Amino acid sequence: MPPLAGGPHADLDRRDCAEAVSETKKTDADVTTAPDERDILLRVEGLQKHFPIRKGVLQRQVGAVKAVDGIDFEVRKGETLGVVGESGCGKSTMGRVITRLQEPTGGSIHFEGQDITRLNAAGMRPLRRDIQMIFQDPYGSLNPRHTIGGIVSAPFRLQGVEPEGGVKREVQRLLELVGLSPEHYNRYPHEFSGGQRQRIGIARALALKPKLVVADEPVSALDVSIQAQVVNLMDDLQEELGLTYVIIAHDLSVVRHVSDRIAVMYLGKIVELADRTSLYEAPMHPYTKALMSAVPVPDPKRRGAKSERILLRGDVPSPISPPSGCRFHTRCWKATEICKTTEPQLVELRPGQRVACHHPENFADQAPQDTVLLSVAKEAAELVAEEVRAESAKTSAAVAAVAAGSAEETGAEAAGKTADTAEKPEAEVAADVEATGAKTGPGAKTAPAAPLKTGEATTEPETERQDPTDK
Ligand SMILES: Nc1ncnc2c1ncn2[C@@H]1O[C@H](COP(=O)(O)OP(=O)(O)OP(=O)(O)O)[C@@H](O)[C@H]1O
Repeated sequence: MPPLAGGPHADLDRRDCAEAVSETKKTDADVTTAPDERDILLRVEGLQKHFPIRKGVLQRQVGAVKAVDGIDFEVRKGETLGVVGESGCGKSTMGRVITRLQEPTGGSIHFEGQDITRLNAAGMRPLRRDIQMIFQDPYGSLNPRHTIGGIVSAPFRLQGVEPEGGVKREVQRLLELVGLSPEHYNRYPHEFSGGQRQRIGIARALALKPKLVVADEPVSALDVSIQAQVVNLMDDLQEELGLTYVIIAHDLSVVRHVSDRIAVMYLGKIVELADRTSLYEAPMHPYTKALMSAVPVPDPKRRGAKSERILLRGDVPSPISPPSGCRFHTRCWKATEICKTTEPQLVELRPGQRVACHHPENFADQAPQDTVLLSVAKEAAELVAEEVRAESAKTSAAVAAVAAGSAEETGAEAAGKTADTAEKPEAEVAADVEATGAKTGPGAKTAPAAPLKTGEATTEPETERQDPTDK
């Protein structure tokens, strides 16, 4: 680990550091009780991002990709909000819209109480200092023709900021802060490994001392052993600088250890939003349960034990014409008629735990009168054996070690061991946040494999529900 306390960066101009540090370590009580309005950094209400689909010579709009389709949440000062969901469910779009790299098509975004939903580029300019984004691809997001010094100093140039002591000194201090050598200033991205490049991306994001950092899959492109180091770095920097994070990931293996609260997205909607402990101990949405079952808990005592993993059948439906009612009903093993006809609202069923489900897990049925399972429910999921879970065990174990504070940063990766490979990324993703839509399409992550056997997957008895085909 880089020496975060003291050292050459100790004079870093820490924004309300003492206050912020105390904010960063949230207790369960902090995250389950309703926050004071002054503790809210970002508030999103009814947020929508629909991409129009146009056809013909006249380019008439014939439909829309409803990437984000009406979501509400708030981000509290100093917290880490994890956002998870399968590929294509709208996480990245949500991230780009809340940082205003893309225009929302509906709803509102308030940052520190200020409505920023419709601010134009000039209006957003001062806020670019406060809201930064870290991108998934450490290869594509750094301009291969620019030196590290040029890349990390770009935000200063764009904002017309002259740091005390000069740009070069500040950039070198930032490099040290993220565990790189100040001597890397004149080197090029291709000389660095993936983990080091992500550190460079983090240094760039932190240059203007932002309040909110939105990290879109910050470690998923990295080797498992490096993922833990980068997660650890982000965690340390949060404490050091009083940052607030929104961390986007396609599964729970990373965010489970670093988030105070977690929002689970499915097809443009938030289906569950809860503090980490509640989500892990008693997930309420069947989709959350399926996502969680895909992340093994490394425990030698349980080796050989049979535990359930829910594999959802089929892909996420198209966001162009999402299923009626509850969007998850076509893949849910608990779906009944009401799920098909009526959209469940995101409501707080337990303090700090909001869920949008008619038949939640670990809680009273919200539509007990509706007992007949849809035929699709019978084949919605299947249980698989423990061994299948091994594939993601490495990631989870590595990150868990970090969370437990036992991960030893070797420093080898951080201290400047440059990569041998000299391949250059083709993409020239903008090196600054002003370049909108840095990631223009969905990433190529794999969705959790789908499929399973009904009933067995659920923990609560399904006795009162009948399958119509059994009649
Ligand atoms: N610029 C765009 N134009 C049209 N459709 C888009 C655009 N960007 C994203 N989409 C669509 O919006 C939906 C959500 O994409 P998004 O990238 O936000 O999902 P995601 O959950 O982040 O997935 P991934 O993890 O694969 O990036 C997808 O169906 C995607 O194809």
